[in-house]
Amino acid sequence: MPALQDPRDRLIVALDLADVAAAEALVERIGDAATFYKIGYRLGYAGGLEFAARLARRGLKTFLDLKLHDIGNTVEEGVRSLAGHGATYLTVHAYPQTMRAALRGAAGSGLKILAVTVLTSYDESDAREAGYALPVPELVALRARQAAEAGIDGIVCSAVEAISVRREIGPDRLIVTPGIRPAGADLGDQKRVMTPGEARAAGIDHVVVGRPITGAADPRAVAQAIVAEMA
Ligand SMILES: O=C(O)c1cc(=O)[nH]c(=O)n1[C@@H]1O[C@H](COP(=O)(O)O)[C@@H](O)[C@H]1O
Repeated sequence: MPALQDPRDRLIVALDLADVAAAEALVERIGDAATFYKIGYRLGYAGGLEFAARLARRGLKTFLDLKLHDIGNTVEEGVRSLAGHGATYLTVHAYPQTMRAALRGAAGSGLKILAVTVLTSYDESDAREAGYALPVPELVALRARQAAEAGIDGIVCSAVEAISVRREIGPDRLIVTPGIRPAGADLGDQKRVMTPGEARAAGIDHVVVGRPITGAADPRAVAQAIVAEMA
C-alpha cells in the first residue's frame, strides 16, 4: 500500500450532517485528532461542496463522496467541474465506462478517483435483489480488476474484501473501506463490517467512519481511539 506521511490520515471522518454549521462545529471539536474529511450526499447537497473547498484551503484533506454514475460525457464533464474544489478523492461507481470517463475528467488535476465496488450495506440477498448473479466477493473482485484495468487510483470496498482486492489491484492503488465499527458499536445499516484494527491488518489505506464519531458524546476521543487502534 502507498506510504502515509501521518497516521491520522488513515482515518477519514464522514461528515454526514444536515448543514455546514453542524459540520463546522464538529470539525472544530475534533481539532487536530483528524486530518481527513468526507463530504457526501447529505452535506454536499446542503452547501457542503463550498465547505469542502474551504477545508482544503485550511490544509485539511477532503474526499467528495458523490458516487457519480451517468453517461460518459456527463461523468467526464461533472468530474471536470469538481476538480477545482481542492479535494483529494472523488467517488464514482465501479462501472468501466463511468470509471474511464471520470479518469478523463480528472486528468492533470491531481484529483484521485475512487471506484465504489459493492456498497457495504449490501449482503448476498441485497445483491441478488438488485439483479447481480455473482456472489458479493466475486463481484467485488471483478469490479476491482476492471477498475485496475481502467487505471483507477483506488477502490472503495468492505475491509472484509481488502485482501482479495489487494491481489487484484496490486500494491500501489488505494483501498478505502467504510463499514468500519469499533468493537461493540452499533452497526446501523452496515452489513459487511470490520473493526479499525482488523481493517488495518487486512492492508487497507484508509477507513471511513461516520456515525460512531458524529454521534459520539466525545467525537475527538473516538477519532483518537480509532487512529490509535490502527497504529
Ligand atoms: O463511498 C463511500 O464512502 C461508502 C461506500 C460504501 O460501500 N459504504 C459506505 O458506507 N460508504 C459511506 O461511508 C460512510 C459510512 O458511514 P457510517 O456507517 O456512519 O460509518 C457513509 O458516508 C457512506 O455513504
